[in-house]
Amino acid sequence: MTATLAATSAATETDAVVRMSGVRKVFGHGPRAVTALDGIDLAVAPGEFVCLLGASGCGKTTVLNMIAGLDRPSSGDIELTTTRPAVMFQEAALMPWLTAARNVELPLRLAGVKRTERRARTLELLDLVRLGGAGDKRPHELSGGMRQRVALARALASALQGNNGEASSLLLMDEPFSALDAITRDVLQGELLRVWEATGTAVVFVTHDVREAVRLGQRVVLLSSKPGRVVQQWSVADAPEAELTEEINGRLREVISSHAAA
Ligand SMILES: Nc1ncnc2c1ncn2[C@@H]1O[C@H](COP(=O)(O)OP(=O)(O)OP(=O)(O)O)[C@@H](O)[C@H]1O
Repeated sequence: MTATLAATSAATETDAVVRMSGVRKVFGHGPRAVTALDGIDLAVAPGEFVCLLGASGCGKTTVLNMIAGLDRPSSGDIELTTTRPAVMFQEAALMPWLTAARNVELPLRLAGVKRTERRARTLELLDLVRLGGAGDKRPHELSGGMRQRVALARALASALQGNNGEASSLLLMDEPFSALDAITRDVLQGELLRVWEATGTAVVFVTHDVREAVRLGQRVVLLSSKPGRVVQQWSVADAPEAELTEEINGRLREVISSHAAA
């Protein structure tokens, strides 16, 4: 028997970096309105790694966009106690005319960090993502995996900015490895765990891949579709990976088929 958490949240009472309470999101108006999310309660603890899992269209990106402040809930509350969260997407979205180092440096420049400090910070971050020797390369000279490493370093530059690298930061990741080949994805998953441990940042990671969720997350949160709701959560540490993957896969299949039958 694996460890299932209550359907609300594992970090409800404590000092969450983000807390969503009764969040509802409706797109559009009248007969064409789509209720994407309904009654989402979710809290993420400082330094916690949470994977949001669900079928295509269940509202994972909508949750992330609202935490990032890119969109607003129709009702309910979202409280953040972090510096501004950084977002990393499926595509690296680097500035093609800037070198890797200048891409990483950009959020620091926009935040008004002094030149010497931002150069030093950029070198540290490029080393952290194992791109120490590639800072002067432009995005088209890098592989897909290397571009995502640059995007990770840039997101960390943004997330860790203003808190001296302490735990009150939040990184939001929207299927960042899904466009990569299986081997590169596997390597980058391992790298992300190393970087997460080294920085202590909290992570909310969106995926539709159960295996990826179980490998990366301390907690896996399963969303239903139309409307998106938290249907179940699992604590990963307490269960053997293979058993948990099978259990979550089964539950995901149930959720998808109940949606298809509705
Ligand atoms: N701007 C928008 N206008 C209208 N409907 C939207 C908008 N954004 C999202 N939706 C709808 O809200 C629902 C949730 O979308 P969302 O992109 O958050 O899902 P998702 O789980 O991230 O999907 P995927 O895994 O395919 O990326 C879907 O039904 C989608 O069509």
